[in-house]
Amino acid sequence: MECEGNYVKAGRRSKEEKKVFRKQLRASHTLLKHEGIRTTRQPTKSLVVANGGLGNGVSREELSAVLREMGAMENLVMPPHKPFAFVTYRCEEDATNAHTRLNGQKLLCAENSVVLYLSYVNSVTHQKAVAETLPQGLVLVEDFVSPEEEAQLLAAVDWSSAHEDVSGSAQKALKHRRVKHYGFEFRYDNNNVDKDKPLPACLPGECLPVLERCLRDGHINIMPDQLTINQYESGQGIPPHVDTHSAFEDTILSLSLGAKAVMEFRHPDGRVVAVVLPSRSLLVMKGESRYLWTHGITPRKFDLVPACESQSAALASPDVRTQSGLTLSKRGTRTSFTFRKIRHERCRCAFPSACDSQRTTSPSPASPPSLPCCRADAALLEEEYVHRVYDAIASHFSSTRHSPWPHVCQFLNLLAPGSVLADVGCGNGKYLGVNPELVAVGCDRSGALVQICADRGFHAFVSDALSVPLRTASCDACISIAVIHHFSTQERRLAAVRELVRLLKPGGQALVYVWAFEQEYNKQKSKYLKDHNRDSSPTQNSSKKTQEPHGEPDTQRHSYYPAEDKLSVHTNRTAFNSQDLLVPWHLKEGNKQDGKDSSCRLSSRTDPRPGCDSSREATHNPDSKPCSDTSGCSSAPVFHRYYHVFQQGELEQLCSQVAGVKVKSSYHDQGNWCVVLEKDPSLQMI
Ligand SMILES: O=C(O)CCC(=O)C(=O)O
Ligand SMILES: [Fe+2]
Ligand SMILES: [Zn+2]
Repeated sequence: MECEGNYVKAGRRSKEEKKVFRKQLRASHTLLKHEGIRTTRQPTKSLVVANGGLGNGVSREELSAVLREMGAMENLVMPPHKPFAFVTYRCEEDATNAHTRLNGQKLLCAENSVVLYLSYVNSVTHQKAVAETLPQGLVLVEDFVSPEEEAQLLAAVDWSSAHEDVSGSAQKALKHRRVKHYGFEFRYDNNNVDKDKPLPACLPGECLPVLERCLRDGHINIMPDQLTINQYESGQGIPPHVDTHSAFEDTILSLSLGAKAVMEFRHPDGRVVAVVLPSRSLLVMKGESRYLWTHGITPRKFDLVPACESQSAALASPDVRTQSGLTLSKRGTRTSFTFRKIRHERCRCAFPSACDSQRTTSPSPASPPSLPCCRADAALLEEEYVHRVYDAIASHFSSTRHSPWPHVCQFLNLLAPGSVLADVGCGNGKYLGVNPELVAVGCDRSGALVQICADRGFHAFVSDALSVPLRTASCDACISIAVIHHFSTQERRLAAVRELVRLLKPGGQALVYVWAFEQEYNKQKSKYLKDHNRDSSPTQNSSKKTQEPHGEPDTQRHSYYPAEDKLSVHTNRTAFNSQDLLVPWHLKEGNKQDGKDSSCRLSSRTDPRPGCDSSREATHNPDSKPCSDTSGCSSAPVFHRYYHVFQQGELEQLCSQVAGVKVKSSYHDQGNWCVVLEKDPSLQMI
């Protein structure tokens, strides 16, 4: 292999060339199918660079460095989150040069290494320039403090002392950042402040000049009396939340110091606006942006930001914009000073749907359902306690499901390029893009989740897992991740496996994950259980107590005890004591699917779903723990999902009842039982 710049040249054998050509063709097909991008064999000035996108972890600098070597570039468009980019050269010769020399070449970059496939295009069709505005009431003032003031403010924070330190402030190490409070402690257990228990430490004197400037400039008209300092290392963040209305007055100020980060604002109607917060800038949240939109910082090491730093709009939202100008920006350590004024009376804002002071419905759990006694009953139970719940929590659920599980990725990445994959119960589609060389299609019972997949550019449709409208033997592989445990009878679980097998071609494989009754396996507690311990014991790597649950004290967790034949409501992050149960999901404020739909569903219902026990979030997801930490969510409605958790051997036993398939392997993965099935290769396709 011969190295040139930071890409590596593959051999030039004609067999190799043929392979590259085949792969390039496949990439063109995928671009047409998934993105509507039509490529042409006829040389033009513009090329689409498959695998060279921000979505592949390729930065603008890395890609443009190699493209620039091929000729004079006119434009480079890198649509956010997409696995491709467009380059336009000044002349066709340069484009041809790039095509000849870069096609099939490996690009080594900091985050990834990818093989580029280039094809000519007649026009750069992904140029979406959607004008976008900041949420109403949000103001960003750049360069609000000088570099000297920044240094002074940062030096004023003493992180060395834990808990309530000598200066009388309160400090905590949370899962994704560390925090310090002055004036009043913000309590992450009840998402409020003890208004009659001020901290000995009031705001550090270094803040005064800054706050006086805020008063002078009219950003606030009363001095804040509470300060929360958050420090985020690269890769850390804060979950989306609305600062509790009843805790703080209208205006919230947040000063960004040290490094920039992107803060995402989400409206309940699904709009997302990402705002770049440069260091030394002041963010002012008032009105709608303070009361209705959630704000949060996604934990990651790179942000998508406008390539041109001076871009004043500071917007870097996913559905944006200034088409050509986004790039990846490495996160540094960001320290934010959030100044707030404690509220002493109930909130009377104009956003009752998000207001804990104005919440009129206090949902109380009624009688939980029983296990189904017949088929019709089972379908009804699932409709009520699975389908409707996922529809109602879809956007919040999706926001907690970002990291694909490594073993599932491994399965997907081992499939041959061009394999047809069906993800039955695909949720938000987090597996559909894992291996871009597959032809992946997903289906889910929840229309809201399928919509999220579609918004992400994936192929997905609404379907019940018991009857998937795909042809028999049409798939090389199927996955069913965390789906079959939602069927409430053995007969229906069996039917779900049968349906997966039906879709497989002879020799095709299916990967099935279900939640395990055994959350402790080989003396190892699953992450789901471990996370519970984290709440009540010191963390492994710190002497400080980690306490950032979004919930009430333990005493309130068991809100009711079911009668004998009733399904029990599981206490999150504890061992299971029954195989059939209801698992609470705490919907975060500001994450309702659709204000109209879910709120009327909540208020008109008399069933137990809107029980409000505010206990810890439930998930069997080994890598993400939703609702674990909010700094301001007001108490939110609780939905209950039905689960049948599988005992060891039960999944294999279930699969062995299906003809024409064998269990190739089975394993336990972070509190889940998993099998790989293989359809008998000798079966005829008809
Ligand atoms: O880091 C920030 O700017 C925001 C912090 C925040 O939202 C909070 O502590 O409530
Ligand atoms: Fe906040
Ligand atoms: Zn309010």
